[in-house]
Amino acid sequence: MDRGAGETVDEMWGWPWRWLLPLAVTALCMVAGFKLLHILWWNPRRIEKHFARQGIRGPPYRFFIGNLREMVGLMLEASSTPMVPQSSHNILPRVLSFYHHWKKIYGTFFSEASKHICASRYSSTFLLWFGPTARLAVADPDLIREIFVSRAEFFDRYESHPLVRKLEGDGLVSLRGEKWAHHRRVLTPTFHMDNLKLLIPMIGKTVVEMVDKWTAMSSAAGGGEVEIDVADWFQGVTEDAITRTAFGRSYDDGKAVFRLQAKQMVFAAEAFRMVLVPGYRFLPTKKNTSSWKLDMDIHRTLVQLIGQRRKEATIVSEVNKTESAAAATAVKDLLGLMINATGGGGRRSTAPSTTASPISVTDIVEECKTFFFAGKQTTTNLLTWTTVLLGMHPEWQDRARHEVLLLGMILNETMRLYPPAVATIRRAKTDVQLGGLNIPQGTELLIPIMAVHHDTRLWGSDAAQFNPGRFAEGVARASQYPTAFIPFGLGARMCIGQNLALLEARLTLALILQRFTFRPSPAYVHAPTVLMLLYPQYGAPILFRPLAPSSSADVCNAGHLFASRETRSPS
Ligand code: HEM
Repeated sequence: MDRGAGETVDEMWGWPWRWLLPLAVTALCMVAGFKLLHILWWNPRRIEKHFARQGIRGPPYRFFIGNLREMVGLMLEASSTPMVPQSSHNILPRVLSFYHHWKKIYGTFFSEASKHICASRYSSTFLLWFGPTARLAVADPDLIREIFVSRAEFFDRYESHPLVRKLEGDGLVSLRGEKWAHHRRVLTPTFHMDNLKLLIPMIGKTVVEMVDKWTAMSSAAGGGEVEIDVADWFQGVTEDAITRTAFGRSYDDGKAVFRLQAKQMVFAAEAFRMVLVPGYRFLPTKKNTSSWKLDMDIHRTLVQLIGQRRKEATIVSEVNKTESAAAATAVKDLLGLMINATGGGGRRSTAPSTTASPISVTDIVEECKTFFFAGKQTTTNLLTWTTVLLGMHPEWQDRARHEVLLLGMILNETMRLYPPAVATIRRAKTDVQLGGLNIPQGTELLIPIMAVHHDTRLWGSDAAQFNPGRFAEGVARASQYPTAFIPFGLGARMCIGQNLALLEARLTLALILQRFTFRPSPAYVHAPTVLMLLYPQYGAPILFRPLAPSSSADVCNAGHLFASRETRSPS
């Protein structure tokens, strides 16, 4: 049949389409509308009632946005004024203001034994709404143990927004299931203390260069106190350490990769500001195209590097030219282990046999992003807060200078009061029981690490005081609740990099303590705030006064610094 331009719909498709088509479209719209209403209204109301029946309360759900507006309002209000008094460590109301505020109003605990809501126990379980998603705040150590250890199989890691994933990489932090287990097994040997100790001379050298520069700055200023914003300087040390851990002897090439990644993170952070514009990240804007180009550059550089390492693996002896090259070769770096797990290391794979698919180049790229992201800022923050706290508490600074092993306690107390990761999130994979509560599938569990660390019921009435002495008998005895101290998380997904972080922190602080006394600058404003991690809102300017000059080379060999009983296996 010849279908001319003047043909009507009736002639083309037959008369029923005249009303069937609009009807189908209307039906589809209605289904989509109902689905949307279900997600945005009925389901949240249902879940709210479900928890209310079990005695769990919280701020009421608001259509679409949940409690986001109140949360942002509370956070902005809290961060508008610095800590009062400036010496206070009672930072929870400022840093997690929404949690602190709602916990006071809604905190309850459901006792299975009495089938009653108790205002006793830890009074910290309540429900809040992240948009239409239910989040149960849980800070009770028994429940935390269930979530991370005894019933961990029912809870998944929270899946970050794609833009956050672009920042943190699709590596170990966000992987799940068999692929996560495979990567974790492959990468763990890098973080064993015996392996990390091989990095001490190299990390030590970077720290010595840093403190030498501070000394030179002080000399140039007449030999007195010099003001240093430590956070910026510590980034150099932690970036260096993670580059050596990730790339070992391919340090220079690794630095180039991480430099590209640092640029990429700036783009990703900028893109995050446009998070509310749907599909923005797919638009070919100038920034997006630059970011895509960077992705390709990173990929290409890594492919070249992998090819080079595969070649080198067959001529290992060539690298053993100097002592430090020999040490660098001996280091089990992340790149080497991953290349080995691709089966292309030029020798037989030493990776444990597994049903998981081999690690691909894209996997390696993603892991590099993850380790750069997870390893740099966290440790920088730990170093920054420890320096601030030692500056605020000169008595502990003196003690640590004379007894360097006290640094273990000091770092623990710093991470208790100022945990770099203030909270973490899990998601119920199925309907599940938790401490007598019925948790529906999809509920997110917010574990406010900082709130657990500041809880007077777990730490005593001096919970907000800086008292490293509470860790004198080790982590296990610092609180009567073993899960009350969780700066590195808990269970199988506990931080893989904790040994490296502690090694870097001890080495850096030991060298600083040998060379300087320090105190917060009058320009320092005590205002901890959270932006993914815990930051000093107005920087951390510290005044350093040089002590008598000393050679620091011996500290680089100070293996005793790391022989602490608190060192844990990352496996
Ligand atoms: C003071 C420094 C650090 C702190 C406070 C810290 C904190 C944490 C926490 C709390 C988790 C668990 C998150 C969760 O369970 O949801 C974690 C996981 C992780 N951390 Fe760290 N971290 C630090 C340093 C590092 C370093 C130096 C690296 C890398 C070299 C690193 C790499 C990772 C990775 C890859 C994971 C995910 C592990 C997995 O899921 O298997 N972290 N970290």
